[in-house]
Amino acid sequence: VGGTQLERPSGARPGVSVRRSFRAHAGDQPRRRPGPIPEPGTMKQESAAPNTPPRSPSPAPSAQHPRDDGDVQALWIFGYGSLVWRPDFAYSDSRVGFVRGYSRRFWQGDTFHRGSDKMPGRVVTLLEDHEGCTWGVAYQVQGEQVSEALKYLNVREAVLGGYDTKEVTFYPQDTPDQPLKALAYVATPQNPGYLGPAPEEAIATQILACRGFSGHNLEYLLRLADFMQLCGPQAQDEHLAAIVDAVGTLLPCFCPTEQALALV
Ligand SMILES: N[C@@H](CCC(=O)N[C@@H](CS)C(=O)NCC(=O)O)C(=O)O
Repeated sequence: VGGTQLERPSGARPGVSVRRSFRAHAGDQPRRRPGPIPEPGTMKQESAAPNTPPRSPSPAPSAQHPRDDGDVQALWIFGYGSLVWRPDFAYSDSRVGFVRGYSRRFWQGDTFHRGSDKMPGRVVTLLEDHEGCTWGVAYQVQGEQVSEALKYLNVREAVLGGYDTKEVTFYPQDTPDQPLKALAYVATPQNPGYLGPAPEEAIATQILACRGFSGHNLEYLLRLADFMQLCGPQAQDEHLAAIVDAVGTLLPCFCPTEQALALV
């Protein structure tokens, strides 16, 4: 994958042996293909304490800003899985931050992007969790970008992925006291692709074995882990970290021997 090597803030958690620092797509924000992960410089390291919104945060403005003719003029879209590194829609602004009340889980099956009908991969969804906090990226779309983004995401997320939309409150890392309403795509247990909970080792095994039209499921996992490292020590996702560690443990068993490689 071409592009610039992601820089890690000093003190970031050492990657597990399996981690390869996937190169992000390079690129600033040309009209059609925006750069997926905001430049590391925009992720100022706050204090080590987790960003906590103020006790009585100001009410977040609605996610959708309708125009006089009723069309939506501007919208924030929250990404917490592949949208973190590959939004693939044009946007005007982006913020790294988090949503509260949700935990990210690799509990959604995927038979298109990272898996197949015979070997469904595992991708993430949001689980309602009062104590939960999920880090990701919010993208602002404006004007004609709104309909283009929603049309594109409807196919990628809803039609192909089984996700539904949900309004969430997003806290930008740099301004957690100015929350934003955003649209998130969430795979609920009612969707046919939902796989639900499994031991992290089983999830790791499934991820190691699957690939789909968008690439290997392992790439999906490690790109998300890379993003979380970039967010700094205040951004923790124990579920994600446990799966990455399980992959690191399992990987030697998946590596063919030199002799086997010589035969290919
Ligand atoms: N809705 C989540 C998860 C989205 C996600 O990972 N969706 C899959 C669809 S099953 C996808 O778009 N995959 C594209 C890829 O794997 O590159 C997000 O906001 O990032």
